[in-house]
Amino acid sequence: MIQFNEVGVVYPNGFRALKGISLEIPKGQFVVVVGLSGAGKSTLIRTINNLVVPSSGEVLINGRSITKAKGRELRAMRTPIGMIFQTFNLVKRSTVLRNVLSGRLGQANPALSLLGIFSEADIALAHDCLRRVGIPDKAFVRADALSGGQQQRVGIARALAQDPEIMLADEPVASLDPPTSHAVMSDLKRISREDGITTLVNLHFIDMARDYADRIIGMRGGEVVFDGTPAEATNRVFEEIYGRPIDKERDLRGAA
Ligand SMILES: Nc1ncnc2c1ncn2[C@@H]1O[C@H](COP(=O)(O)OP(=O)(O)OP(=O)(O)O)[C@@H](O)[C@H]1O
Repeated sequence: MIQFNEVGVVYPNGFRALKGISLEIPKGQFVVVVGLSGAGKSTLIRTINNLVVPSSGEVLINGRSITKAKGRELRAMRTPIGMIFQTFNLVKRSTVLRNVLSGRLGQANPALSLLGIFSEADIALAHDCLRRVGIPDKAFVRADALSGGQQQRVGIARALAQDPEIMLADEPVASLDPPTSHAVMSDLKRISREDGITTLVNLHFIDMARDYADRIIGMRGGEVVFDGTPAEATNRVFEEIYGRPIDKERDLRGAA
């Protein structure tokens, strides 16, 4: 369970990116956060692993404040939180397997992993993660030799190798074409379901939010302006979140 208690973020330039957000996200829920660019979606999900430190309020994970955690405790609380990025953030010249194994760094023996030595169990787990995202045959290929969709699958496998309780995905499909976007979202949803992983995904596209979310959170100007099911998120609701009419070209990514 993730709890946001009156979370506010003011960036050093004085910009108020989040204005007193309070939310409860139960274990295993697949949440899609929507809103225009600048609405505060990335800021919101980054407060969950304390990559962005709230200026007021706090985020609790299973009742413990990650906002107030420091040093070793903060590292331990981050270990079961996987993150997936728009631009994949892979080490391009490394193999796919090495990239996935980097997800084990939080749990592995620090001295050995610094030398690039992982246990048999970690290596077996990394192969299994690649199998689960449908690219078991790519383990020994260089990451930059893969297509965008395959690179994002490596990103998901790396997060999965952390054995996460929570996955945060910041615009995971923004760099992908529509069919690949749906394939990647399907993988993410299936894995979240199978493992009971609480997942928050920032998305720009309305149809994908409706297709995959258990719950949609709409943000505008650093505030939550909608919180409900996909069925409740009508076109009218989206127009309120976006502050403008829906534009098919910009806001829809085609049927699954
Ligand atoms: N480090 C920073 N310093 C100052 N302002 C920032 C910083 N990071 C983000 N912002 C501002 O905070 C607001 C919210 O940013 P955020 O990235 O959370 O929005 P977003 O909804 O995720 O948008 P996008 O879809 O473009 O990523 C934006 O107006 C942004 O310019």
